[in-house]
Amino acid sequence: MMPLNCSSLVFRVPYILAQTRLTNTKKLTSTSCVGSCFTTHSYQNKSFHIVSQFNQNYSSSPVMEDQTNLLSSPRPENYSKELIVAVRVVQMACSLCQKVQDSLISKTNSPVHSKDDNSPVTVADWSVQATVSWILSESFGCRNVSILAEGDVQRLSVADASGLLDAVVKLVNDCLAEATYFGLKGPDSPLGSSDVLEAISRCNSTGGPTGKFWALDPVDGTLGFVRGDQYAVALALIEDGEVVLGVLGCPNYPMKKEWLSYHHRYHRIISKLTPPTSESWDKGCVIYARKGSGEAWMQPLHHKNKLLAWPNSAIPVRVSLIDNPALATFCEPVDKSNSSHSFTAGLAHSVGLRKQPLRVYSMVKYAAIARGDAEIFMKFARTGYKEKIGDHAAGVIIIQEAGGVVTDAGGSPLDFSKGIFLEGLDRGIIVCAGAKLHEKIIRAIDDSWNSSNL
Ligand SMILES: Nc1ncnc2c1ncn2[C@@H]1O[C@H](COP(=O)(O)O)[C@@H](OP(=O)(O)O)[C@H]1O
Repeated sequence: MMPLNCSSLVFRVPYILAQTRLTNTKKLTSTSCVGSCFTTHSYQNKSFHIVSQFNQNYSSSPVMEDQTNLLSSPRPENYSKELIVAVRVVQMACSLCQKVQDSLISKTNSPVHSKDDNSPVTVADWSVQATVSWILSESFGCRNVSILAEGDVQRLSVADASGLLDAVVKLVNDCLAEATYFGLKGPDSPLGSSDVLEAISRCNSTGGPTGKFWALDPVDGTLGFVRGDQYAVALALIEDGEVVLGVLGCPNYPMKKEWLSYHHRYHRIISKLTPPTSESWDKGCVIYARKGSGEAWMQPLHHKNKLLAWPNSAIPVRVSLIDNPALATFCEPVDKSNSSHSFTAGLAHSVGLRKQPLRVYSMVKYAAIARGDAEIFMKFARTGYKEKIGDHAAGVIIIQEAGGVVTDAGGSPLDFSKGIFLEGLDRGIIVCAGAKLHEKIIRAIDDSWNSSNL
């Protein structure tokens, strides 16, 4: 087995126990609330009671009033307005990304460019960043919105990028023109290129331990995106170093979990061969959670030309109850340069995981665990690679609120207070549906590290 390069792998049980206790308490929370009403929603042939609540504070917001007064959550909330706007704008971003991915696949001539680190990046990245930035700024006021995102405005501003900038401006305007379908208000007239560049350049937060900022990964899993496979739009709100809400848009997540293990092209072929109404091939969801709610929710991807009526048939999601390693499914990155497959194979063997790993691009892996479609996600990046907070924040809060556990390979919580990167991260990232599986994996990592030091 490949030894781990961790500097310290102390078994940190107290944090995990505290997380589990918190989760158990959350399950018992009452759902009654003054001024709320129950509505019944159906999704995939199941009925759910959703508490809708009237909120008086939206009049100054560009969110359309008739839609935004309805909340799906049972208590008077912190961040409820932020959550609703975030979910809606992620829905918009997913729609934009689908358009770009479809054109990538059908024409293979969509502009694909390189970031400084040579990973492919598309116009979708910049367009999502501009769209999210514009909507958040309009919703909460420019001065109140700080966004941390990767898109580098310099690359778009240079003269030889004018074709690219035109493509981004068009996509952003097309997307914002549909804002009303998503319950948001778009601009009165189309944005010019300077407006779009300004919206992108506003995403210059560097994070840190104090204050409130949004962490955006416009297209997480770029490789999956350009290959026509899984990717995610990830948006989280971080306040004083703590993730307080997270939204993950997963446009290609199949509704039937079995399809997650297939390359997305099979899904496309099959969906062409079977009636479009067939539920089996339905795909696309947005998953979200708010800190301390003890709940994570999933709504289907919204299809344009219809009004998104909140809560858009949202249903609660919960992590799997499976704690027997032999029955558990573990996910890992597809790309072995992003995570050591040989190391996870060794770990999987030593903890008794028997199923083939489920290799999926992007933060869709977090969504899979939150939905109960898999139990474990392990990522062991090469020494020297620094994980970025935007690549994990939304997934982490969703998993925690859905009842799961997320730590580094040493059992410590991920620290979102240190800026752009997850500093002090003890090598790997471990995400588990339950504390028992988590404990086994952390112990196996610890043993592996100890034996490699003998
Ligand atoms: N060398 C590396 N090691 C580990 N992770 C990496 C990496 N290079 C990029 N990544 C991260 O892994 C993400 C892709 O995850 P996955 O492999 O699970 O699909 C990338 O997201 P982006 O593609 O959005 O940059 C990036 O955040």
